[in-house]
Amino acid sequence: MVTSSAPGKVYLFGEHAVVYGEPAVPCAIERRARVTAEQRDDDKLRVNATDLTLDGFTVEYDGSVADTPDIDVAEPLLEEGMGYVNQAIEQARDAAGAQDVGFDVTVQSAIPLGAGLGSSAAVVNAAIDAATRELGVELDPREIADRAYRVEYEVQDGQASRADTFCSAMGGAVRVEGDDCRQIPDVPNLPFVVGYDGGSGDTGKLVAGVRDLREEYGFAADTVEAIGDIVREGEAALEADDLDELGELMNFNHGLLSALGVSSRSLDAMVWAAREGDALGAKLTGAGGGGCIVALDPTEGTETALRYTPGCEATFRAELDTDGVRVES
Ligand SMILES: Nc1ncnc2c1ncn2[C@@H]1O[C@H](COP(=O)(O)OP(=O)(O)O)[C@@H](O)[C@H]1O
Ligand SMILES: C[C@@](O)(CCOP(=O)(O)O)CC(=O)O
Repeated sequence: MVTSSAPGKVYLFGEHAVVYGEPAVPCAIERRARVTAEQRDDDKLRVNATDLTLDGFTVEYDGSVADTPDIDVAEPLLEEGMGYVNQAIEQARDAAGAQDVGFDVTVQSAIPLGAGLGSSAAVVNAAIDAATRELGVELDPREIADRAYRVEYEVQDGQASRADTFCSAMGGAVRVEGDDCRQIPDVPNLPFVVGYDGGSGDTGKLVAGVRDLREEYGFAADTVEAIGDIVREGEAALEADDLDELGELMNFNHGLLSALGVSSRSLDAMVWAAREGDALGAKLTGAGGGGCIVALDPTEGTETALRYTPGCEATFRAELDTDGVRVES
């Protein structure tokens, strides 16, 4: 039996635009998904994912994919929910050259689902690592990231960048531009504060919405390119340890994401509360539509402001996690 974990992330800059080849800078945070894999003596897969919620259902999925699972949820919803774990196990089987092995898999995660903190990438990375180690194979984190990307690509119908999976596999702050993925060395202490509205967004739909806008309007395509410019400026600010400028650029990035239609009333409310709480800057993180914002604030101001914001369900400080995917036991 092996347990591995991998971190979630916030986007300092560049979500959505990264899907179209612009650079992005996601940062791993100290909130992890833990996956335990134990080889079975048959070829079945049993997944216990008690945190999994699907459109309002709380699902304890504890059945073989080959049989009818022991829950009252429509098959497509279940497929959608379990797709990441099933495909991660497929990748582990492929990496170990062991197509017929079965597993008991348990998923536990401190990362809210579908909220822009990269829960799926963390679950997939940890699952690939745990299942391959259980089979006696130790993969390089870059290979885990690559296999996890293939899973995201598949499950999200070809609409995925390498940003989430690479960041979660490697840890720290990273830069992703197309297939070019790098760790950013010597990042300053980034005082991240997260606000969570308790909801989630549909990544596939939101990405498709931006794609449609980009195809319809030249100025939407320009907006995506402008996000790329913000990221490039942001990288220079990061190198210069200039937190004030990072904050200003985060504000700008949020405005452009909002223009692309991926913000929401509650995300905007939290962004404004953070700014009024004296954050250096604030923006939505991830796909948007609902879920989380990230602010930069070394003081208590943002957390206090968010605690009094209707629509903000939780707020917490998020430390940069320099560890990526790792074995726990
Ligand atoms: N704790 C978990 N257990 C099982 N599956 C999970 C868990 N957390 C996330 N997932 C999978 O990841 C999906 C959410 O990923 P995604 O839509 O990419 O959002 P995000 O990456 O922003 O959290 C869930 O619908 C589920 O399939
Ligand atoms: C919108 C996007 O740029 C980020 C999605 O992040 P998340 O799954 O919401 O954490 C999509 C992608 O990069 O694959």
